[in-house]
Amino acid sequence: MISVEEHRASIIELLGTRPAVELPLADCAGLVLAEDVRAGVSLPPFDNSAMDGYAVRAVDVAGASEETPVELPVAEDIPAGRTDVPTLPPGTAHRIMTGAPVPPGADSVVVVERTDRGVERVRVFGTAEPGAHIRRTGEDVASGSVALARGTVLGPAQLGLASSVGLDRLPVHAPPRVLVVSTGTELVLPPNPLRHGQIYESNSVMLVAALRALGCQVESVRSVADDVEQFRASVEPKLAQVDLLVTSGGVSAGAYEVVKDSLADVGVSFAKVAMQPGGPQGCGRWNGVPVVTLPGNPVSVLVSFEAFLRPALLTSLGHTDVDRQRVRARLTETLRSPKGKRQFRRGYYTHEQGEVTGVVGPRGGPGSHLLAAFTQANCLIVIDADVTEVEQNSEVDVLLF
Ligand SMILES: Nc1nc2c(c(=O)[nH]1)N[C@H]1C(S)=C(S)[C@@H](COP(=O)(O)OP(=O)(O)OC[C@H]3O[C@@H](n4cnc5c(N)ncnc54)[C@H](O)[C@@H]3O)O[C@H]1N2
Ligand code: MOO
Repeated sequence: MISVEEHRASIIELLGTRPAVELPLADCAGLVLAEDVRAGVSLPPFDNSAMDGYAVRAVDVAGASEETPVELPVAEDIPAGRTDVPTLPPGTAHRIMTGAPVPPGADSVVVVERTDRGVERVRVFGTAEPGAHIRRTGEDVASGSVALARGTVLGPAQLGLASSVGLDRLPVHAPPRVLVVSTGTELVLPPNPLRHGQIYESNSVMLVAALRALGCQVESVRSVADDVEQFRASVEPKLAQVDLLVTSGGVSAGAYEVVKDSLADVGVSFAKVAMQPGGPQGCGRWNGVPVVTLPGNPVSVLVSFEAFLRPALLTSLGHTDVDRQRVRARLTETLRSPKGKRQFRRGYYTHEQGEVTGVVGPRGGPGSHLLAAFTQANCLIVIDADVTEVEQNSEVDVLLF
């Protein structure tokens, strides 16, 4: 029996770090920057107006007020997007819009609300501080500086900044192509009718969703019979096109363990991990491609994903924060756990405002077939291997989804 930490370390090592690849910005959301990127332009790229109004010299409106307005001829109109450079002659104003370039000679902008909005001539009802309402070149980002550092997780703000400094692609850790294979002669795909002894397939649906949420490109083979020849024939030809194979089922102790029987002699090792659910696990390489074999019970699949695949995939994608948030919470009822195994129970966590710790109650029993209870959970309750009972009202560790 190996520990959860040992198996997790093996999967992290197996998946390694994904190589860098340049992707269009639209495909980078949620991914991690693989290299520093520098700004090709300053932000703002030119001195521009922060307000709609009139570009002036502060000295030309000195002493202006409601009672003693200053009247200036309007020499030019500068909407946003004007690209020529009309200088402001002394004693004049240029009408200017937000985002338009401040003309050489002007040192401030008077907002339109402090004027009579004149087109030929304008009356100004207040003074202007030099620099007022001017956004300076480079005050956000200096040209040539590192705009986004390696390791940055690319969300909307980061992608917006990349485009603002003139980039249309970014170097990111390439999302892996993953093949998900569900094994089991009993599996039927909805909406086909079920016969007695058959069940509807669900593991691949869960794995595809969980993998896609991390940015992986996923394909699935949803139902392979418990037959070594069929398994090899339907999976091996696809290996050349993927970076990772994830299987479910066929790894425990029975007579028809198709994944174990197919892969044990090609470089995949199988072990029992000291956890419940998710005990029977395997990992290794098949034709050089990393393989992670998960047990077949649906709850075991999701708990194994949380314990092993999620942290390993996030690490491979360049994330440093790969763990779910862990908090302490008070248990609503006594829970029992098998000796020598870390138990992960599905739970519902709440935290009242003003309370020091939150409260957590189990959803469903420990059985790894109880998928409906999982749909009501927002966390996993963790009971360590050396603990066999946690009493009502005592504190436990909780991993928040
Ligand atoms: N004698 C022993 N029996 C079992 C052991 C053991 O240590 N000794 N371990 C048990 C544990 S723990 C688990 S978990 C399961 C894991 O078995 P397998 O990985 O071989 O999985 P299967 O037998 O193929 O399936 C288990 C269970 O899950 C259902 N299943 C499988 N695939 C799917 C799918 N794609 N969608 C929905 N449901 C699926 C399958 O019908 C079985 O009911 O072994 C225990 N036995
Ligand atoms: O992996 Mo099994 O869930 O422990 O029933």
